[in-house]
Amino acid sequence: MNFRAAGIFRATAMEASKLVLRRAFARSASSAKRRVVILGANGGIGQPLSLLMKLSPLVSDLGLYDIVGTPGVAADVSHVNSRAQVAGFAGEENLGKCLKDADLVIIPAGVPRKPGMDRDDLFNVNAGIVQTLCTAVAKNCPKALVNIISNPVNSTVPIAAEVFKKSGTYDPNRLFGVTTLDVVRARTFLASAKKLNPSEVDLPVIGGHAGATILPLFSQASPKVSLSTKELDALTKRTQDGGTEVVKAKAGKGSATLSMAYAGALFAEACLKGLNGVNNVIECTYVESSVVPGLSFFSSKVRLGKEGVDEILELGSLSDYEQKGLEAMKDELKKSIEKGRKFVQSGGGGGGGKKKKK
Ligand SMILES: NC(=O)C1=CN([C@@H]2O[C@H](COP(=O)(O)OP(=O)(O)OC[C@H]3O[C@@H](n4cnc5c(N)ncnc54)[C@H](O)[C@@H]3O)[C@@H](O)[C@H]2O)C=CC1
Ligand SMILES: O=C([O-])CC(=O)C(=O)O
Repeated sequence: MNFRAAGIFRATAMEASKLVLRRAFARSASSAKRRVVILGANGGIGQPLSLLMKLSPLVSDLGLYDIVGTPGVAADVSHVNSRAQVAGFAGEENLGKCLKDADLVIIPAGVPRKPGMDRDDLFNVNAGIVQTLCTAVAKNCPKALVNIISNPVNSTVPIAAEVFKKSGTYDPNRLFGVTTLDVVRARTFLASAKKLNPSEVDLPVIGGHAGATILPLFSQASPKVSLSTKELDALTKRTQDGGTEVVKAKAGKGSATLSMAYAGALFAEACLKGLNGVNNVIECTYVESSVVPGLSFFSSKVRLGKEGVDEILELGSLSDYEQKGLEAMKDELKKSIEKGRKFVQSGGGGGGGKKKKK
């Protein structure tokens, strides 16, 4: 063998051994034991989300909880021939059992909007539900990562934080508001406007999860796009009103469930990859944050790791249009955060939610 051939052989052997190591790591990361629990598993989001988590190779145990109907959902989903073992738990008396040993708890429990309502109109019912469920999380699996889907996310995440503080279990790195659907929508709408492949488009969406607090950063889109002011305005508004578009189309039968289950599963898998030690897992999510002074919770790009939030990334440069959008959301977001905090600090509601007939 000449020197050149020997060099190529050595380089190829090194690449091959790196590949073997990477594959072995990916295998061990996906074979890690991970218990995921869904609270509100019988709902419009809960049912398809249960199916998607059952399909995830990252999940070894799936606990499904709702006030009613979960044995049926669990029996149904459990027949899918994938790795996760499924168990259903119904009724408050079984909540603790369901939560035991959870690595990740996903909460889509609570009422959805009807046409004409804002997300904040859900506060009176959902605040108490989130408080009750997070109290049980603090008691039964205080180290679990918690993904809050229940609206209004801008307030329910601060509610969860206050509940955990009261129980002495609060770790800001383990609490997340799920804003992935805003990113999913922004990608889809941009791809459709610019005739791109939606699965190859990416951009951050920052702020919160209601109307003007949702701010897509099209200036940071990949691939780079050039948008007229008219296009930018239309895409921004469509992303901000994406939830309302679905609420109107469903005409009284609830809000986004299927796209939300997809987005919830994407985010849950990102959290599990982080827990399993996969490098450089980055998602936008609403967390306790200091990236924008005066807003103690904010959604922006976060690196996920073995303990939850590993690093909150800088916002990067914003266009003038986006800077104005950021200024415009501040008051509303601040009020929603305060509303959530005060709800728990002033004694909260303690509501467990009404039983729903299915
Ligand atoms: N973060 C986001 O991007 C999104 C959030 N949402 C929100 O997700 C929530 C759920 O929406 P859907 O699934 O469509 O509603 P749904 O009414 O179909 O389902 C909610 C489920 O929660 C259950 N539930 C009520 N109280 C409970 C309690 N104390 N413990 C356990 N389960 C309880 C109900 O029995 C029901 O099965 C709503 O608040 C909605 O606004 C919806 C779409 C997107
Ligand atoms: O709009 C709603 O009420 C549900 C939601 O959060 C969304 O679809 O983004």
